[in-house]
Amino acid sequence: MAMQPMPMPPPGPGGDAPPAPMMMPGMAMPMTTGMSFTWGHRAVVLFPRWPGDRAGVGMYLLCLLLVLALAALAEALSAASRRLDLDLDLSRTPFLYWFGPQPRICVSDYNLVKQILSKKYGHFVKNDAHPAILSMIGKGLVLVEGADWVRHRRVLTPAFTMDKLKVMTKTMASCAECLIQGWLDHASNSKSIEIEVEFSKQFQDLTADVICRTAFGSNSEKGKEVFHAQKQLQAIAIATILNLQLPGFKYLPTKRNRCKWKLENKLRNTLMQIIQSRITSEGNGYGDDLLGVMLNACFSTEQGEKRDELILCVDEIIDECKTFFFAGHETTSHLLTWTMFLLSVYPEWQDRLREEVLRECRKENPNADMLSKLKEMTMVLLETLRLYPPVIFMFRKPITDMQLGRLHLPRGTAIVIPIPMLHRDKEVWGDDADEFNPLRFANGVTRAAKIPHAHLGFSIGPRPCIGQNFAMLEAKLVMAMILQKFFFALSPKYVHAPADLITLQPKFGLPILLKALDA
Ligand code: HEM
Repeated sequence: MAMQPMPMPPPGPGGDAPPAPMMMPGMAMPMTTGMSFTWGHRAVVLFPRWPGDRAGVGMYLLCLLLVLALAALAEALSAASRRLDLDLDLSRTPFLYWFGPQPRICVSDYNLVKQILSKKYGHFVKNDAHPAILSMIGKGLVLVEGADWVRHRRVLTPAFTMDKLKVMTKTMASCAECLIQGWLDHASNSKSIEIEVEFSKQFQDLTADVICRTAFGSNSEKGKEVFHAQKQLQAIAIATILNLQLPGFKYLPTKRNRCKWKLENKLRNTLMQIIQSRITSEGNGYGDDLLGVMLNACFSTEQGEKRDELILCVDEIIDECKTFFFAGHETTSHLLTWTMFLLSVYPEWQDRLREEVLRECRKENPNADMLSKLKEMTMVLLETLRLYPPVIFMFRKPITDMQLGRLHLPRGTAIVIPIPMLHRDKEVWGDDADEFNPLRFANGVTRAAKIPHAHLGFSIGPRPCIGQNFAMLEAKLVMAMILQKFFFALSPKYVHAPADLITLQPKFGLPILLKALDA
């Protein structure tokens, strides 16, 4: 038996080849050859000239037997490995992989993850950030450690009390109103009853505007400059994250390094201008938003007050600004994007939420009290965070040699916690772990899975996300305002390609068809 290429069709009359089909981008290449099976003993199997046509039928049969024996062996080995897999439950066993030049241990067992993240085993700290990520988000609260972390967290926490968040709701609503009005105008000028909007980008702009105005009281022009510089630094980080970091290479004036230095300067100068204008602005104190809270912590000590534990120097404030500009909008925008996606795919849930919103908020701009009554909305957002968590990985390393389960980890081993894998663990979340079922959160987030605190979207332990209430409030508000005004569905142009671009994003955006409710 031998596999032979199908003969090519003969050339057309006059020796012309048949016309090539027209190719469009994205079309598969047309097949010009095919495979067919034919019997015959003049064949080559495995090695050149074996069995060969002079060796006779005996060699040919031996060759066939060998092929059959190899196939049986391959089947037996693969069945054995499958059984081994089940017996040892290898799906949760930590494994080592290489991320570019760096070895990493991936840990997806909930028991081990809880040990890593909990205070009791406080021997795990954040892994060293890649220099490109560091220049984008700064060494702020996300990356500082030990006594510095305690000091930063104490200074920043008062900026996120529920009372402050309630006041911010109004600002968030006015940012969302501008965007929604734009879509309404577009819809009323359009001939069709539906308009198409690419939501991923629009949500990034919206959440950037919100963090600018609520946390930094900044005009959106300066804010845009910050985001623009951070976006470009993010692109550099994505392009270089797998590269070997040769010592001294970052000081070479390569094209990319020069571009990075320019962006770093731009980012720092713009943030300095925002800070400077707050310092020189009229009024009592520096305000009570995030920037005001940081500036009070910076300058009150200069006036001789004994608040050593609450000091931030100017460089630390700049780093925190980088952190909060980035963390404060990037993640929330993807939560909104994936929620729009899931509500488009599950219109029955879109209808349920619209009913809830119209019942609790009617057609008014929702306030914080109304938002606190949107139970089903909370369930949908939590389920979205479970299936499409914007923060995909958490990184840690042990500060000393450590035993983790059956694993001995040398000091400094890079550990990766893959949140999406854990969130789809069927033993913990049930057989429907891969499905969209917001009802699993009907009795609250801690009772949604077979073990408490299985939802890692905002992390757990002593270092959870400081902005989680801010993010949930913003997401609820924006979704409520959209549901009050529009029906929506996925555009046929949508391509499902969730991508790890530091955060989890739809690689080709989210085109959505919008139809005004009262059209
Ligand atoms: C849907 C939106 C968000 C998600 C999914 C999210 C997720 C997370 C996660 C998983 C962590 C833990 C990271 C780790 O330990 O390695 C974290 C930490 C953090 N997040 Fe968020 N976040 C969101 C929104 C926000 C917002 C709106 C802000 C700021 C306004 C923010 C600021 C921070 C900060 C500063 C930390 C570090 C906290 C610490 O270590 O003390 N995040 N976030």
